[in-house]
Amino acid sequence: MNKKRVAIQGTRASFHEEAAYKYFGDDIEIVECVTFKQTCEAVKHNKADYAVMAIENSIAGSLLPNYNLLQEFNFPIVGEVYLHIQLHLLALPGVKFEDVKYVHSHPIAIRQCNDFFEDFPHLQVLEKTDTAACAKNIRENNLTDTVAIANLTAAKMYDLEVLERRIETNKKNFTRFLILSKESVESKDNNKASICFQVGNTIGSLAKVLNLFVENHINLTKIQSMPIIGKPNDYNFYVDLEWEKENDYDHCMRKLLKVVVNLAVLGEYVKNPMK
Ligand SMILES: O=C(O)C(=O)Cc1ccccc1
Repeated sequence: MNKKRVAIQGTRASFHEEAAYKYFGDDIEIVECVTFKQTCEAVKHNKADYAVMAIENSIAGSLLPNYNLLQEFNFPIVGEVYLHIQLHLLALPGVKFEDVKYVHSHPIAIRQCNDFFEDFPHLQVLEKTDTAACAKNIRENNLTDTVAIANLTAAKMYDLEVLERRIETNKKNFTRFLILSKESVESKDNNKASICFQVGNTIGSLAKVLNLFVENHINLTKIQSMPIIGKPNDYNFYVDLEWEKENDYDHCMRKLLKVVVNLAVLGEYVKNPMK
C-alpha cells in the first residue's frame, strides 16, 4: 500500500514533522512546505493526502491566520495531536554564548521564549520559516555568531550542540496541531468536533448558544472569535466541543441550527489527550 503523504509547514526535524509522526506513526512520506497555505495547496492539488497545521500553543496562544485558512480551503479536520514543545538553543560545536549575536527561529518558537531573551537584549532575534531550517542554515553556512531555537532532533540531524536547554517560558508548553484532509471520516468513535458560526448582534445571543451546550451535556474546550474580513462588526465563533454520547451532540447541533447563522462543521474526529 502507498504511504500516506503528509504535508507539513517546515522541513525535516521541525515540530510539524514531529507532530506528523506522533499522529500517523513513522511509516509516512513527509511533504515539506514553506507556508501553512502551501500545505493546504498540497492537499488541494493532490500532492499530499493530509496537512498538519498548528492551531494553538499554550504559551503563544492561537495561530489566528490558520483559522482563515480553514475557511478558505474548507478541508475537514479529521484529527488533532498535541505535542509537548521543548526548545533549546543550538549552535555549532565550540561556539560560546558570549560570541552569539543572532538568534534564528520560527515565530511560534520565538514567542514561547520571550522571557529568556528579555535577559539578553543585545541578541538580535530573527523570524524564519521553521526551527529545523535555522539549524540547517547554521551548519551549511558555518554561522559561528548565530544560534537556532529548535529541538533535539534538529541538533542531531545537523550535528549542533545544545548551548542552553529548555529556554521556553513555561515548561508545560503544548502545541495543538490539526490534521486536515479532503475527505471527512465518519466514525462512531468520534467524540470531538470543531464548528464555526455567527450569532446576531443582540443581547444574550452567544449566551443562548452556550446554554445549549450545557443543556446537552456538551463540553466546550475552546472558543475563538475572529473578525469576518470585510464585515468589521461581525465575528465568526470557532468552537471545539466534546461529548460522551453521540446523541447529545446530534441533538445539540439540530438545536444550534435554529439559533445561529452560517453554522459550519469544520470536522468531527477523535479527541487526543494533551501528553
Ligand atoms: O518551526 C517548526 O519547527 C514548526 O513546526 C513550527 C512550530 C514551532 C514551534 C512550536 C510549534 C510549531
